[in-house]
Parts: sequence; structure tokens; C-alpha cells
Amino acid sequence: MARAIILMADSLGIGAAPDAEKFGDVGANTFAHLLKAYADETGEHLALPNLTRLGLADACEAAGKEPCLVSDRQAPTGAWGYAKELSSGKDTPSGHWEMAGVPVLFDWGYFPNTQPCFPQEFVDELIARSGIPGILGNCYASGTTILEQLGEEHMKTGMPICYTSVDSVFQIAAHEESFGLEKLYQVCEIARALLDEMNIGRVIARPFLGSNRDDFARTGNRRDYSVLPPSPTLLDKLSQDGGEVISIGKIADIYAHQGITQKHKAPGLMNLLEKTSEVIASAPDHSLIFTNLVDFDEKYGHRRNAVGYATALKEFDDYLPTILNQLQSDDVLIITADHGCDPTAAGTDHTREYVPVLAYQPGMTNTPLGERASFADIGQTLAQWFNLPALEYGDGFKDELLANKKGNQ
Ligand SMILES: O=P(O)(O)O[C@H]1O[C@H](CO)[C@@H](O)[C@H]1O
Ligand SMILES: [Mn+2]
Ligand SMILES: [Mn+2]
Repeated sequence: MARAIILMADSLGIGAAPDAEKFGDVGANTFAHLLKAYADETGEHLALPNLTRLGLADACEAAGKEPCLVSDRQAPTGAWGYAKELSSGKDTPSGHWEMAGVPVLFDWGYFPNTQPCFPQEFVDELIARSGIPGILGNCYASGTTILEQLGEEHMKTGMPICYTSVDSVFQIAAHEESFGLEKLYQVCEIARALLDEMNIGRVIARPFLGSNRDDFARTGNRRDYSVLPPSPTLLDKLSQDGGEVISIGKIADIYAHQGITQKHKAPGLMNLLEKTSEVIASAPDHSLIFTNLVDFDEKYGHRRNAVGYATALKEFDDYLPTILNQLQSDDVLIITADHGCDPTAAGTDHTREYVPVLAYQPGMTNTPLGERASFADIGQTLAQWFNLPALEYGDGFKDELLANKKGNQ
């Protein structure tokens, strides 16, 4: 019997994907560029001994063809490679679902980058069904900038702030106290039902607190309302096989609560890592412990805060030995990402990138996995790991992992 732990470093891309041009993302490289920005700002290279030992810098240099300015770099002792995305979009659900064996090959619905950007009929129906006095925003926006612009007007009028991005999302920001958290969730549910026919991937509740434009801050009560994955994922297959699928952070929301047997939420990077460690300590055999580390994306990538991103990666690196020391002989640890979000790129959106495929089992030695044709190679490997029937997509690499384990050679 076996267990697997996935740490999804949300947005940690490692170089522009072959189709980056279609997305306007030629030259993007989240990891290499945040390291460079950190070196430029501090005059020092970021020390990442644990992530480099797992192969992150080697994977990035192989994928992105740019040097990684790290210090305390260790030679890899795990399996490392880089995967491109089959899915049509560079959004969070596509990346997560593809990793779990279900690429999104259809096109999501997107709103046009105009103002207003939402169809009037939909807005009228949302207002009628939810009883709100109207909406603010109705445009493409960065979620923090739009709070500065419209937060005070929202508090005066009671009109929620509705905005979108290049992703297939409808986001609603509202004040937790003056508007009310439960009411925000209700409006999101109404929007979710109305947007199914437009094929919009996610409605996201973005609650915030504060009293004026200088102190508005989003809270940890974000909630994502995703459509269902188009077919059963690794998570469904493992839970149907009697396994535990333990969501930490927003994993459950991203998979529309499908195939999840336990859910834990925790605010912020360190709490998510500590919760992961706590769960690893007691999870039974045949468990998948699956954590999304959202801060990389939400707090640093979209905010184009490269040095903040670097500092958070360092905290992640510092915490990794705690998790590595907990691994049992039949456990595998996977570190990957769902898309890029290069903090040095123009705009505030995701970037179409290769993602790292890092896999580690106690006792293994350096195992280059090369370029992978889909994120689904991870899901397929885990299907093999858990002795499940093969998934429809993905080329598994369980044999490579075991071949390089000391004692099997
Ligand atoms: O700017 P914020 O509100 O963080 O929004 C970002 O978060 C959304 C979900 O990842 C993306 O589509 C992007 O628009
Ligand atoms: Mn994401
Ligand atoms: Mn994002």
C-alpha cells in the first residue's frame, strides 16, 4: 500500500511553453525571473537547497533555457522533469484537472475585454434574482486595484464589485461586514447558476475588510465555485477505490468537491504547510494528500511582486525538510504547478509555461524525467502508484521512480 503527497505550488512556471505565443507569453519564466529580480534587488542569490535537491533548478534550466540564480544549490537526488499543458487555457482548474488526468480540451467561455464586459441580460437577471441594487466594475481588473478604485463606493451603495480577467472567471468582491459574507456567497451561487450556459469556469467570492481605500484587504474567506470536471479525475478514481483524498486549501473548491473525502482549510502558506505535515502524520495507506499553495499566485504572481514571491519560496524551501522527514518508504512526494504567473511580465495575468514535475521517494537517486507531453503524466503515475486502472491521458513514470531507488538497482 502507498500514499502520495502533492504540493501544488500555484503558478510556479519554469519557462515559456512551446505555444506561449498564442497567449502573448513569449519569454515568460516565473521561477527564473523571480530569482533574477531577487538578485537585482538584494545583491544576493536566493538560497534554495531543498528545492534544488529535488531538481527544481535543473528542471527550470532544461525547460526555460535560462540560468537559475540560486545559491546553496544541491545536486538533484529526486526525479525531475518539466511538463507542457494540453489544455486550451492557462487557468487554475485546467492545470489542476489535467494534472489529475483530465485535460480541458474545449474552450471555456470568456468575457470580452470591453467596458461593460458582462452581457446586460445576465447582469439584469443577477440583480433581479439576488436583490442587489446594481453592480460596480463590470470590467477586466486586478482584484486589489479595483478595491482601491471602487471599495468605498461599494460600501456606500451596497453594489458588489464584479470583474473578470483573461481567465474564464466571474469574480465578486464585497465587504464582509457592510455587505455580509453569507450574502456574498448567495450572490455567487446565483451567478454560478446563471453562468453555466456561458461555460464560465469559475465564480469567485472575494470578500474584503477595511474602512477606506488605504486599508482594504482581502480576507481568507475567498470561495471558488467551479463547474464539474468534464470526466472523472484521479481523485474520483482513488476515492471510489476506497482511498482517502484529503484536500488542503482550495483543492476541494477547484475540483468542485468531487472525489474528496476530507477537507482542511488553513490561511496562508505556513499554515497550509503545517496542516499538510499534520495530515501526513496520520493519513492511512491509500491516501492522497493534496495541498494547493495559493499565496505564490494570489499574493505575489498576480500582484507582480517578484521579491515577495522569492521570499515565500524561501519559506517553502525551509519547511520542506519537515515534510521530507515524514515520508514513509512507500510514499511519493510530488511538487508541481498549474500554470505560470511571471511576476516580471506585463499585466497581472497568468503566463503559459512549462510546470515542474518533481517526484521524490525516500532512498531514490537522481532521475531525469525529461520533457513531458502533458501535466497528466503526474496523474497517470499516481494511478500506477495506487494500483488504479490507467487514466485516459498521461504517460506514467512509476517505473523510473522505482528503478532509481537504492536497493532496486
Ligand atoms: O486579481 P485577482 O482578483 O487576484 O484575480 C486573479 O485570480 C483569478 C483566479 O486565479 C484570476 O483569474 C485572476 O483574475
Ligand atoms: Mn492557479
Ligand atoms: Mn491565479
